[in-house]
Amino acid sequence: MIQINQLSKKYKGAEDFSVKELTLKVEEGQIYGLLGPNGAGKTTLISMLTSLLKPTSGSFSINGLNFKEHKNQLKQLMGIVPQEYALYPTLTAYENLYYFGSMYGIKSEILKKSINGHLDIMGLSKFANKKTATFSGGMKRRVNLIAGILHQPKVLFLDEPTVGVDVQSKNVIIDHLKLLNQQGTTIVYTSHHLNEAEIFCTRVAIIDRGEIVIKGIPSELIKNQTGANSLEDVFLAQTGKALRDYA
Ligand SMILES: Nc1ncnc2c1ncn2[C@@H]1O[C@H](COP(=O)(O)OP(=O)(O)OP(=O)(O)O)[C@@H](O)[C@H]1O
Repeated sequence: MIQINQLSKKYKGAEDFSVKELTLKVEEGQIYGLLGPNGAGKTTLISMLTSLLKPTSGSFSINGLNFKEHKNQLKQLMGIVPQEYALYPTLTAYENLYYFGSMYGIKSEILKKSINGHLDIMGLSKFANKKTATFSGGMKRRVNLIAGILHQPKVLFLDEPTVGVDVQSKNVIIDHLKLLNQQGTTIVYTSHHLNEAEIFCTRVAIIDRGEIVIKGIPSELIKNQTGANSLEDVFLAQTGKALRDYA
């Protein structure tokens, strides 16, 4: 279970908080979607939960492990799939994955099996020995995902795992995430694809200006929002239609 208590982040020199006293509980086994307009604070929140960014205040724990006292144990427990590709373009897909897997201390034989298994499920076996620089966006996203799950994390954080990919790649990614979830991985992911989140997520939280404006089971949020037929209707009703440009 993930327990987030009053978590806040104010970047150095910024006027406002990017995440403001956010409290949220994610139960084990859930697929939790963090949704929100550009600049809502989704990446900032995920970056704090994955120890990439230091909170200004507040706390969180994962499976009872406090973020300050159990950093190393938390690293073993969680998988991270960042928005930016974490791949080395001059290495092949296999070499990239072997490198990431080794960082988690996975034994060579187990790691080789795991890499080949994931490459197969993701339709990438025949490209295993090609440099990732030559890969399409969808292929890079799939390798990026495998890099974050080789150590079979109990909790997986993904920042827009299906951004900029075609429908085919998106389906393969979502199906693989569903399989991982069935095998016991709790998933927390951010997305701008509200149709995808409506079907994929067991729970969602809509975040705006660093705060949760509404959270719950997608079908119930739709039912309870007057005139809404989809999660997108709920999203627009809760966050408004104004553009959220920032620079
Ligand atoms: N390194 C940084 N320094 C200062 N401000 C930042 C930094 N990173 C993000 N911000 C600000 O924090 C706020 C939240 O940004 P964040 O990237 O977390 O939002 P987001 O919901 O992930 O947006 P998007 O959907 O566009 O990815 C924005 O106002 C952004 O300008």
